[in-house]
Amino acid sequence: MIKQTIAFLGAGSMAEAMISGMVESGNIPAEQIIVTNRSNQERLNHIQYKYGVRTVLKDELNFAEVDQFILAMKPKDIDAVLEDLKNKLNPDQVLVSVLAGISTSYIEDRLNDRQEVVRVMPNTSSMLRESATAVCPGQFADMENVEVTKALLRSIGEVFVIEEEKMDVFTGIAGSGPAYFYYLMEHIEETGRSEGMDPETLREIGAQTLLGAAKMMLERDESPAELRENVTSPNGTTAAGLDALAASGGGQAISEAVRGAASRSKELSAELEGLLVGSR
Ligand SMILES: NC(=O)C1=CN([C@@H]2O[C@H](COP(=O)(O)OP(=O)(O)OC[C@H]3O[C@@H](n4cnc5c(N)ncnc54)[C@H](O)[C@@H]3O)[C@@H](O)[C@H]2O)C=CC1
Ligand SMILES: O=C(O)[C@@H]1CCC=N1
Repeated sequence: MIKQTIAFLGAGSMAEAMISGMVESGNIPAEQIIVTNRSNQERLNHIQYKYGVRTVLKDELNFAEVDQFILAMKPKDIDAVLEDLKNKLNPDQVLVSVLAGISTSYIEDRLNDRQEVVRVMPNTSSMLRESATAVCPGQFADMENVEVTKALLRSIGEVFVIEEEKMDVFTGIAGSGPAYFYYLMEHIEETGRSEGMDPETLREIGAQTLLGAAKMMLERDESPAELRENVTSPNGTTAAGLDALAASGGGQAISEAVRGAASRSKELSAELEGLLVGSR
């Protein structure tokens, strides 16, 4: 059971997914989770009602009782948040950032000396405790505190400790990844509907197919290529489907999606540093 108290700074969709998974896991009591945002009291009421956590507007947070802060605002808001936090933090408090593209050093540089920072990248499947979450400790992070962060994140799925230079591509694969699979499903459903299938059954059929394939990849020793070959009978239906996919640039499209997201992750810090002028 996790004994530390954590405070979410930001109560958007990512924060809610993490809160939902953490509360559901039973690994941390809901009363040890405090959720804040700038001004949207209605949103806080909703979160408090739904998950039983404590909520306060950010200016009413009692800093002294918090062990780990989870930064869960948009990257564009980070400077204002760090400026506000800088003189309120004590040296033992940990900042856990879920922000895409923002490096640990970016955060450390804007705080007082040697503040503990841990950069993480979960995804919205945290809601069902099925996230693939990356963890990367900053240079001043105390390993005992990092273990608590990891335990917290294990309550929302699988945890992977990675080097910071891999964070952008990890974000392209797993942070943004669920959206690619949803996009795939949108197209599968659209096609099924246009062929007269019942939309509700289609959702179940498509999702079960995805789930089955995911489980095969996790639980069997074969590589994805071998698993694909096992589905593909010579001159059969799968071969025809895969040919059509390749002819439409399917493989390349997936690779470009990952690269596009990773490169946007790289851009985000540069934008905040003022190194990129006028992009997006
Ligand atoms: N949505 C996703 O799938 C994922 C998002 N992330 C990261 O999570 C962060 C949040 O993303 P979303 O939840 O999608 O955004 P969102 O726009 O839904 O939520 C942002 C929240 O931050 C709050 N906020 C802004 N300034 C604040 C401040 N000074 N103090 C307290 N709260 C403040 C806003 O009121 C809002 O509740 C982003 O940095 C994103 O890169 C990371 C992994 C996945
Ligand atoms: O779209 C975004 O920027 C965030 C980060 C990863 C997933 N969603």
